[in-house]
Amino acid sequence: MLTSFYKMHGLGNDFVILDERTGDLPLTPGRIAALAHRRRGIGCDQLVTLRAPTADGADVLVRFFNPDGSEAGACGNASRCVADLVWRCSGNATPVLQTRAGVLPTSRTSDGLITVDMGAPRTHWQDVPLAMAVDTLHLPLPGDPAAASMGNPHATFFVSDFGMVAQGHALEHDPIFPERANIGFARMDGPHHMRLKVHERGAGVTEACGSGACAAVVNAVRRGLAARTCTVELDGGTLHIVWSEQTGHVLMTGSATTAFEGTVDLAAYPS
Ligand SMILES: N[C@H](CCC[C@H](N)C(=O)O)C(=O)O
Repeated sequence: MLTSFYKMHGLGNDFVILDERTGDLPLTPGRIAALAHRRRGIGCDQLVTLRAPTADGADVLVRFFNPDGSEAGACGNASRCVADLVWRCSGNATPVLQTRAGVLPTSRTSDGLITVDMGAPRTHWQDVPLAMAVDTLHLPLPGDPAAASMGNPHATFFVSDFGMVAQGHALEHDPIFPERANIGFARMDGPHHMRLKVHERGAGVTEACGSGACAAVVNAVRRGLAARTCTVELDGGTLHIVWSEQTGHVLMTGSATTAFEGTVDLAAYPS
């Protein structure tokens, strides 16, 4: 049986999107890993599934899976892609996404970019989560990172160069992060401009990480390093982040691009 999929990306952070609204697909962590494999599968940084929503006011339920088969509570770049896909398929320019991180409103700008209301960051140590009660603004690790949750765990190191990126895998697995963590390396180029690279949990270094950009700006604002409106330059392009003083929510704006559509025989992949 062939299953249709969309291949999309946000700034080079790429996704296989599968629609389960017309029926459950036989997805397992092993099959997700096989589909995500760059040589043996379709290849992606995250596999995304769409289902009928269960929350009031939501248009679609979205789940995000890493190439190691683990599930992520949030994914900013994929959220923009899903918003774009729903708009193209239904004409709804403001779809509301139900995710494990909450119910996220989206909208389109006049120049075709997409804004996702990523919700309020959480900065209590138990919410990141961290293994022990520490100040999330200064984790007891070399390099003095800060931590925050955007529905998934992030640590941000403020750096002057990117030599530390190679330590991303070891940091992801540091015992201070009981659910592992996405590790960001941010260089501030003034209060309104940040250069960011992210080692993603379960995926490795990606060209862009939307939730990582949100968390990095939140942590930079908390450190007094950034303004609440900040442009984040990632390897794959630019995101505009606003941490609203009024609502406490983080608004992320950027592009969403369809690479191709295809069909795949899921049963041909090991489960
Ligand atoms: N690429 C995503 C984040 C995926 C996060 C995932 N690696 C996790 O385990 O939390 C983004 O644009 O926000």
